[in-house]
Amino acid sequence: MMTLLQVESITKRFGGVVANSEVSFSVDEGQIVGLIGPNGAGKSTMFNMISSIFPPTEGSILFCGKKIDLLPSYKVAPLGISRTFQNLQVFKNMTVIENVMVGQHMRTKQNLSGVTSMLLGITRKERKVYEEAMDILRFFNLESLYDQKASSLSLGKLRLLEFARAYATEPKLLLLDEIAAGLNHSETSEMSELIKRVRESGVTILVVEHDMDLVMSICDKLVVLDQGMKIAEGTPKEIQANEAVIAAYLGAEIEEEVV
Ligand SMILES: Nc1ncnc2c1ncn2[C@@H]1O[C@H](COP(=O)(O)OP(=O)(O)OP(=O)(O)O)[C@@H](O)[C@H]1O
Repeated sequence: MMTLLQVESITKRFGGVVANSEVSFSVDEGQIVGLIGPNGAGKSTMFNMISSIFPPTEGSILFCGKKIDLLPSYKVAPLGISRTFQNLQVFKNMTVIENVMVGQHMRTKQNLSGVTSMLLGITRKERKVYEEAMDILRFFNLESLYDQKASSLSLGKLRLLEFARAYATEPKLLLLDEIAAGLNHSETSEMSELIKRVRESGVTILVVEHDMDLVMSICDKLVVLDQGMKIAEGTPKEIQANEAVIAAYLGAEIEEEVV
């Protein structure tokens, strides 16, 4: 299987704080990989480096064999990496379908005044973009909300829209940052089904997630960080039985669930 993402001995320092220390792991094409660990373990920092928000202090990140860690993010996105944000980056004053069109625009370079005129159905090309956006909304079960302002959506629907917007860029690799945070049980199961369907559509997925039921049920492989270091890597089954992971993270998570 082809390696899509290769993280090689990445260290990130913020002044005296070592957020990541010599972390290495890889993601193969078609996999769902989970990056887990306690608060402050360095998960978001790793995501930010993979999406080129800032560069690592040391080490390399390769995507499809190409070194990307020193590229600006506007050059990384067109290579096929897209992400969602924990604090949601949807445009609240746009409608649901317009948000998806913004995602498509990143790929098609259809200009944004085009997005507005396309709503009026002006050209065939624009009509096609609109229909594709509707297909994406259907895929994410958001089609009935297509003309609603994003500001009127519940948190659960906003998380779906954030996911749909990132998917609309047609990435090879999709980074999902705590996509299930704040969701109830049924919304979390819907999210987990969607993540699997997105993988089936040919997208490789890397998730940062605290919901262990979700992570254990969807991931092929887990990479565990603690205090900036990788302390384990393996299948969900291997990780659940790993003493170091239980001591650093899973033990505390289980206690939290019991309380
Ligand atoms: N911009 C920054 N400047 C200084 N320190 C930072 C910065 N970003 C992160 N850190 C520090 O790096 C460490 C790792 O943080 P990071 O946010 O990557 O952890 P995390 O695993 O994502 O945590 P959480 O689960 O709480 O989101 C922490 O000690 C954090 O305080």
